[in-house]
Amino acid sequence: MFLHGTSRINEQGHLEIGGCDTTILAATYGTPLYVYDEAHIRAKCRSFVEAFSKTGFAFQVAYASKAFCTMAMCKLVEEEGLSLDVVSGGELYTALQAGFPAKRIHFHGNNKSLDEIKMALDAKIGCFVVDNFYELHVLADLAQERGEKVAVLLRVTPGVEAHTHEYISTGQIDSKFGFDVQNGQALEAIRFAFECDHLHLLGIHSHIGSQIFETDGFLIAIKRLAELLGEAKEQFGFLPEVLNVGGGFGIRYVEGDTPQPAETYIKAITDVVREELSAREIPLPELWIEPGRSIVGDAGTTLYRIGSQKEIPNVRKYVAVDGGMTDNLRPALYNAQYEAAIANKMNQPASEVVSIAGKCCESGDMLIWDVKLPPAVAGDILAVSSTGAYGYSMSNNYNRIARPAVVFVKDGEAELVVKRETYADVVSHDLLPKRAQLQR
Ligand SMILES: Cc1ncc(COP(=O)(O)O)c(C=O)c1O
Ligand SMILES: N[C@@H](CCCC[NH3+])C(=O)O
Repeated sequence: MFLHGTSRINEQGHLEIGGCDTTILAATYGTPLYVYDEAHIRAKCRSFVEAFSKTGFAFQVAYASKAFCTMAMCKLVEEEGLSLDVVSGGELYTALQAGFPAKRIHFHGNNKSLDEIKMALDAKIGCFVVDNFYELHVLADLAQERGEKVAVLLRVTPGVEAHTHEYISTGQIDSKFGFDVQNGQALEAIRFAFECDHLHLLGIHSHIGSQIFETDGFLIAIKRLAELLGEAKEQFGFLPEVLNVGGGFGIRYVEGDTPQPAETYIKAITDVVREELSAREIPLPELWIEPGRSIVGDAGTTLYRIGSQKEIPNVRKYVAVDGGMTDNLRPALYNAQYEAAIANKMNQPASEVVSIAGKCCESGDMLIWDVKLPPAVAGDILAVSSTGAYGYSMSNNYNRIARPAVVFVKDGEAELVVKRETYADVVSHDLLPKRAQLQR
């Protein structure tokens, strides 16, 4: 298993993260347990800010909270001076409860409800990233009713196929997101928003997909955005204050994944923005990005306790853990690959090839197929790395399994930031039908 951030093997031969022995974390907080390397998250936030600072651009780095949204994470992001991308009333509520400054919140979503829009207006968030004509009209009407001028970005679909899993690719023409550039909808939306007295059109946004390694997808998208902005300038004199090129920067899950440092992505992006907009005599706008996975992904490790094993001679050995698709849906959903190690046997040779099964009543509940590990026994702690993004945030209660706890670790100290769910939590929203109660 690749050791990210502050992870290391300690003198006992155990996996240590943030100065904490993971076997002690597992014993103290139980398993499964999401462990976040706080120093590593902060370093990732800073890497984007520092990369931008060298470019001369005015910028905002907005953490895409969908990757991992808890109050503690919002607080950390606030301390690092980033902005925040939210995509639902629940994420917005979490941020506000954490005291995140509303002015630095950007609200995404392809089907924001009226209640969510009103909640965001009441909170006076920084801007709405408007996804479609329906939302544009709802927002314009509400702004008029309230006598307000609401700041918006328009999410446009540049028609770029990012090299990633089709379920996490979003910039292609056949996408549920955004105003299409090629069929003229994006230009029409810009015209409407620019001319609307109750909307303040800041600029445009595009997000081409997630877990992207190459810079070329971003560059093609930016060229299309520049063409669109060129047309908007020519046709009705619109000049953007903001250009948001989204997130999607990849991370290393397994050997062979080749993410670039933040600086490489940011330099490539800023170079092409400068070139394309200057060619059209469009003054350089503030440049915004929205990284999620690349801020938290490889800072998270999930600890599981190994239980049963099943060996099918000449076929496969299954090693089962006390979690699975309820705490990490990505292998089942995207065939996502992960690396693992036995946290209490880090110095023992990885002499067996086994497959890691979850505990759900579902054959597809497999976390890793064919991973090399030292021989495992019940009670060993399995550590799966790079689970920090879209693990906890996509966790669920399938089979009525309670969600794990989350701890932040730093300088030898652990801080519980999300409590483990109890069975009482799992049934806390259930109501017994009244008829059944009467029959007692
Ligand atoms: C609009 C938008 N912004 C930002 C992100 C964050 O992406 P990532 O976590 O890959 O950086 C996503 C998710 O793909 C998204 O849909
Ligand atoms: N949830 C996805 C990415 C979706 C990103 C949001 N648009 C993943 O785990 O990779």
